[in-house]
Amino acid sequence: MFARLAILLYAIVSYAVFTASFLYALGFVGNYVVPKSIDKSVDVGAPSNLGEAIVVNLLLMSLFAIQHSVMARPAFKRWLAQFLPVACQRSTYVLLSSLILLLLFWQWRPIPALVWQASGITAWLLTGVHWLGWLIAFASTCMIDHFDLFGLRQALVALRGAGISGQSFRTPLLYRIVRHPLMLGFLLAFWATPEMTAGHLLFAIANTAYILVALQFEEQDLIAEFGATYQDYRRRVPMLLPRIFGAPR
Ligand SMILES: C[S@@+](CC[C@H](N)C(=O)[O-])C[C@H]1O[C@@H](n2cnc3c(N)ncnc32)[C@H](O)[C@@H]1O
Repeated sequence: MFARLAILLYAIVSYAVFTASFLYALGFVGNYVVPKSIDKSVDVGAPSNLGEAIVVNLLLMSLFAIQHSVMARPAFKRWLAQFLPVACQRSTYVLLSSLILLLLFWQWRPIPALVWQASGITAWLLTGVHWLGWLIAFASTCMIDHFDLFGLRQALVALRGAGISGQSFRTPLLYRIVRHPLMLGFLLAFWATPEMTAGHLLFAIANTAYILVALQFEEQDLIAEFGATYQDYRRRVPMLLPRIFGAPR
């Protein structure tokens, strides 16, 4: 019983760190409230040079991408299960991802050169799409299973002494329009900004590339797990762009 309570406590702490990193991400990407954001540095020393800024930022994003994708693979999870109870695997994944994100926010080097600046109604529209993106991302986690995605369900199931079942395949609401609404939400939040700097553009391009690659791996795993059901879903529902935008990918 003590071990199960410890797992639950660990899951709650991981979820709290995730919540902090997600809330900070809102401020970081949109340049709201937080002391250090994508375009705003708190450094008092000399600003880093362009080459250093690009290298450091790419390294930070690569660290997140590698951890996030390697730890999500079934083979890695099987290997990890030798050392870590299945009930706290997802929380560990969430905790590490969140800590790396916080590291990224802390060590990010702004590159302030302006790429575009919108004003008036265009600026309002872009800000609206930006917030719509975050809303879609959060709502999507609730549509497939928010507490499963962030490791709390597994810890609660373990507390009851029950076995942890695998994820179930779901296609509610937004998942009938595109196969990856959570990622679509992130893309909208990253790209829609009234003021695009070179640093923000680097962030948006690198994360878009990562999302496109990561989704290939995720879909391979989903096909391996759900077989014909997922293949059929893939044929019927576009990947990221709703059909009104054209070809079903
Ligand atoms: C961070 S979520 C992203 C989900 C999806 N790629 C999206 O953008 O909305 C990744 C987890 O969701 C799971 N997943 C993806 N599509 C799913 C679906 N339709 N039903 C249930 N789980 C799904 C994946 O197996 C993976 O464990």
